[in-house]
Amino acid sequence: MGSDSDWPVMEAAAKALDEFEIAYEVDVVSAHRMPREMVTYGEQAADRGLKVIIAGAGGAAHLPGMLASVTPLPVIGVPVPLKYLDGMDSLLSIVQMPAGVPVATVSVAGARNAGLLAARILATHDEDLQHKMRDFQQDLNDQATEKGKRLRAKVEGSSGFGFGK
Ligand SMILES: Nc1c(C(=O)O)ncn1[C@@H]1O[C@H](COP(=O)(O)O)[C@@H](O)[C@H]1O
Repeated sequence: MGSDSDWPVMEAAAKALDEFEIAYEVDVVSAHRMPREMVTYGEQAADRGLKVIIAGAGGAAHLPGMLASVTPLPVIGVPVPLKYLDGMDSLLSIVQMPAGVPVATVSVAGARNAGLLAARILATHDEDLQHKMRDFQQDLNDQATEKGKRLRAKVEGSSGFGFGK
């Protein structure tokens, strides 16, 4: 991430990776404030064995795109909302990449989805992980079904009126 101040948002990506027991590292690598280190980090990432980079930054968020320009790895960008502009600035900075340099951009503050997307990318070459992802998706499905059931019971219970009555 561009700063340790991004951690409260980015922590959700780490938690998602924890849930899938995926090893990760966390670091501050700012394109603006430490450009040489950022280039070195990006250039060495694949050789160090990293498979996916999740890059979160706020404001003029150039970090994800700059990393994508120096690594062959997939880069997932997380727009971090700051005090002004509600993250629109970081969203647009990250999402509008020139052709040839892709960054998979998630929603503003969408760090959890960034972690889940990284898990899916890794799962393409890992059957166990793909299995876990299917279980996770089934859980989501069950939870949503349960919510619908509860809501129907509540509304139909209070109005005494519903289809099939
Ligand atoms: N967008 C970038 C980059 C970059 O893109 O290289 N480096 C830092 N930042 C962002 O500046 C914001 C404020 O940082 P501070 O809280 O350290 O002042 C953070 O959201 C960070 O990601």
